[in-house]
Amino acid sequence: MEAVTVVWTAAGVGMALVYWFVWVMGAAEVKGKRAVDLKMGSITNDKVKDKYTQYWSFFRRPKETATTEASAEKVPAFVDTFYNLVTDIYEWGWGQSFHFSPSLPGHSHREATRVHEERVSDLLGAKPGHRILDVGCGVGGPMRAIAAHSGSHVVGITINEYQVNRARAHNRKAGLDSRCEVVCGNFLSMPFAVDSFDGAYSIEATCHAPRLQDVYGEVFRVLKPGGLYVSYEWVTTSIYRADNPEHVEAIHGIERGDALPGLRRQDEIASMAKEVGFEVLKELDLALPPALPWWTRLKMGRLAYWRNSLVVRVLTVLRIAPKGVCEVHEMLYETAQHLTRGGETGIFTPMHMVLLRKPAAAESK
Ligand SMILES: C=C(CC[C@@H](C)[C@H]1CC[C@H]2C3=CC[C@H]4[C@H](C)[C@@H](O)CC[C@]4(C)[C@H]3CC[C@]12C)C(C)C
Ligand SMILES: C[S@@+](CC[C@H](N)C(=O)[O-])C[C@H]1O[C@@H](n2cnc3c(N)ncnc32)[C@H](O)[C@@H]1O
Repeated sequence: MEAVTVVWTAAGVGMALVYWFVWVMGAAEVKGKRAVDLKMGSITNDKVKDKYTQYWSFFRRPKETATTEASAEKVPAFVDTFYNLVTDIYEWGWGQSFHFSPSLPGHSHREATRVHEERVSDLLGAKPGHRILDVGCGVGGPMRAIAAHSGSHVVGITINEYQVNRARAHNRKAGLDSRCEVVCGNFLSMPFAVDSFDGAYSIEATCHAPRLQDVYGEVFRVLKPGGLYVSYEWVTTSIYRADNPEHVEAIHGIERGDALPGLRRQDEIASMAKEVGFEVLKELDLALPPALPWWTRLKMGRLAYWRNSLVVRVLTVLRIAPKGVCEVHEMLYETAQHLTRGGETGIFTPMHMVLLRKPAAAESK
């Protein structure tokens, strides 16, 4: 074979491989976005590395972040940076719902996700005519599932403007924009009137609040008297031992890689809810048997992670994805190991469910 032919053949094979990795394999989740569209939220390409470094130095010691008042105040801004960095990677590799669900044998991840979301809707008794609040709504996967399942009107709030735009675009595409609204704001001080919602929920979002009472207090304020609130909380369980270095390493890893100002203990949640005035109707760790492990979805993807790292690297070299994406992706990969360890050892659950009620006789503040 002539040298020219060899060069052209090699180039052709190379191009085909890039095409296969980026376009065919690049969309890890059927409904996720494509690898070629990976952006870092509203951060401009030249600022991605700096923002990532700032994020990392802030969340390196999560417990300190929660305990000093001055740094606790900065948490929402760093959480916003975090979601600029990870939102597209989450959508690409996980889908439009940014949470875990117990596995369901014989069912896809998407179905397990939907069941976990519809459970919220059923616990709230959401129905047509109800105005329901989604506290920390992400790009709106749960909001659309709950609006479709219950016929209710859902208003979501997220601190991240990039997510607001993504969520609104998804709502339009799903034909649910007349019943799904998205607002950019801080759930520690919400731009909603007193007694203005029939129900509220938060799925794996309030763990970003330095003090749970602050976000629960806000939900209490905007709920109508008698209104219900369901929350899926990230917590350490009674198996966690602060004197076990392996436990501490896993929990710190989860906190660092998920923008958390210190995980709370499972047994603290109900009393914090009562502190702001809620009645606690139910409390249950949805990860406990007979539920099947939520972390298998993370574990089973090792090959996918390897492929994704390669895709991200190729895209960065080709300057299709901004510099810094590889570091963020690597951080998420490590976080996945810590989450898996947390699940396997039983020291952590991302689905401690509480069902709360604002008393019917509660006074509006
Ligand atoms: C509730 C929160 C987020 C929970 C999960 C949705 C995300 C936690 C860790 C994320 C991921 C880890 C590994 C990524 C992988 C390396 C990449 O190739 C594809 C995306 C991941 C699977 C990514 C997806 C979302 C998570 C599972 C927190 C922030 C409170
Ligand atoms: C892990 S995501 C979960 C999103 C959504 N509940 C879901 O399950 O798909 C956490 C969400 O909480 C939001 N959030 C975190 N801190 C916030 C704050 N102080 N105010 C408003 N939203 C916040 C993030 O922007 C993000 O949308």
